[in-house]
Amino acid sequence: MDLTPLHLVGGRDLSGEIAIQHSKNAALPIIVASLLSREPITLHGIPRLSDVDTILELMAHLGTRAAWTGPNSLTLHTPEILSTHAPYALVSKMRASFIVLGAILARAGEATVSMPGGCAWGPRPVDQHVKALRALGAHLTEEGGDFAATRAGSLSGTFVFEMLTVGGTHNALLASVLGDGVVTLENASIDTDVVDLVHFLNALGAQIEGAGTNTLTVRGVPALRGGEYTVIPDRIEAGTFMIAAAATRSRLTLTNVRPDHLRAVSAKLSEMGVDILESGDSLIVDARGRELRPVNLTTQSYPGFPTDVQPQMSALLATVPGTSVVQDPVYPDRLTHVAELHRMGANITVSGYTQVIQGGPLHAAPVKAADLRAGAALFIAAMTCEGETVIDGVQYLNRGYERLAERLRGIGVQAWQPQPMLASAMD
Ligand SMILES: CC(=O)N[C@H]1[C@@H](OP(=O)(O)OP(=O)(O)OC[C@H]2O[C@@H](n3ccc(=O)[nH]c3=O)[C@H](O)[C@@H]2O)O[C@H](CO)[C@@H](O)[C@@H]1O
Ligand SMILES: C=C(OP(=O)(O)O)C(=O)O
Repeated sequence: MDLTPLHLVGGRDLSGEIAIQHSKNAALPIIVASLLSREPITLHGIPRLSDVDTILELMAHLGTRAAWTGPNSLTLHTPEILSTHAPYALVSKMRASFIVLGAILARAGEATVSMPGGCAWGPRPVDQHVKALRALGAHLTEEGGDFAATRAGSLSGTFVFEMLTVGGTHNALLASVLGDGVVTLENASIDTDVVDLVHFLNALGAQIEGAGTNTLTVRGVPALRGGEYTVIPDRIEAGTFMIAAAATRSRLTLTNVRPDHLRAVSAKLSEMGVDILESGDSLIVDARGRELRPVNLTTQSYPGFPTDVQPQMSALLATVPGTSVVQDPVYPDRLTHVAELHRMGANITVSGYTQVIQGGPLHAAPVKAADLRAGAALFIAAMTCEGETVIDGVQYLNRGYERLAERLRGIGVQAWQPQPMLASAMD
C-alpha cells in the first residue's frame, strides 16, 4: 500500500456521491471467527485495508488458506489449526488480533496469544477478556507477555462484564460457540459489530440468542459449517464523510449506509444545523450555506456517540465559531489529533479527557497522523483550508480507509499521493 504522504488542497465544496466501504471493525472479528469452521467460508464486503492484510498474515500462521475471489470477496479455509500460538510480531501490530485467543481455544482446546500492545493514544486493557474466559471455565496463565489458555471441556456458566466491551464480548462469544455447554454473557456489548458477528456465527450453525441486547446466550454446537456472508456497512467511515460534508458546508450523498447505525452522529450534526435525509441505504448530508452552531458531546458505547468519530468531530468543531466541549471517557487519552490541529491554527484546550474548542478558521500546515482517526481528523481539517496540507503517517489511514485519495477525488477533493521518484528515473 502507498505510504507516501497525502497532499490535500481544501477550500472547495464536496459534491456527488460516495459509496461507503463495508465495516473494518465488523470484518476483522468475522474473519477471525472463520477459524471455528473446518469448511470454506466466503465473505463479501471485506474492505481492502492494511488491517485486513495484518489479520490475514496472522491467520495464515494459524493455518488459514485465504484467497481474494473478487475485489471485496474473500474465501477462507482452515481445515486444521497448524499452530495454537499467535506470536508477538503478529499480534502487536493490531489490537483486534487478540480475539484469536477465544477462537483458537474453542477450535483447538488450547491457545497462546501475545498480549496486545498499547495504542498510540494510551492503554487499552484486556482484563475483561481474561476474566470472562476464566469465569466460563478456561484456565489462563500469563507469562513472558503471553496469555496461555486451556480448557478441559466445553465452556459454560455466566459472566457479567464490568463494562461494555466490544472486543471482550467478541472473545467470550468465540470461545463459547463450540461444545456442549451453555454460556450466558450479561452486560454484553450491543455494538453493531457484535450483532454482525452473531449473525455470521448463527449463519454457520451457531446457536446464539440475544444479539442487540445486553444478554447473550450461547448454546454450544459440535461444529460450524461453511457458508457465505456479507459484512455490514462501515458506520465509522460513514460518520467521517458526514462530518467532512458538514466541515466543507457541502451536500454529499453517502450510499451503502445503515442510517439506523448512525443516529448519534446524525443527531449531533442536526443539532449543529446540518440537514440529514435518510433514504433506504443512502443518506444525504446538506450543510450548504449553513451557519453551524457549536455543540457539546460525550462519547459512549453504541448506540451513543462513537469514540471512533470523536477526533473527526473535534476537527469539525474547531472550524465552527463559538465554544464546544468534547469529552471522550471511553478512551480518555484519545487526543493525538489535538497537537496537529494546533499546527493548523485550532484553539483547543485539553483538561483530562475534555477538549474545550473555540472554533474559527484553520490554515494549511504540514501535519502527521499518529493513529487512524486522528488522521481522519486531519484530512477533514485540511478540506476546510485554502492551500495545500501535507499529511504524513499515511500507514494509519491505510488501516481504515480504502483507496482514500482516489475516493476523495471522486467527491471533488484535490487529493493525491506523489509517487517517490525511482532512482533510475533520477539518473
Ligand atoms: C477493532 C475494533 O473493533 N476496535 C474498536 C473496539 O475496540 P475494543 O473492542 O478494544 O474496545 P472496547 O469496547 O473493549 O473498549 C471499551 C472500553 O472498555 C475498556 N475495557 C475494555 C476491555 C477490557 O478488558 N477492559 C477495559 O477496561 C476500554 O479501555 C474502553 O474504555 O471498540 C472501541 C470502542 O467502541 C473502538 O474504539 C475500536 O475502534
Ligand atoms: C481504534 C480503531 O481500531 P483499533 O481498535 O483496531 O485500534 C478504530 O477503528 O478507530
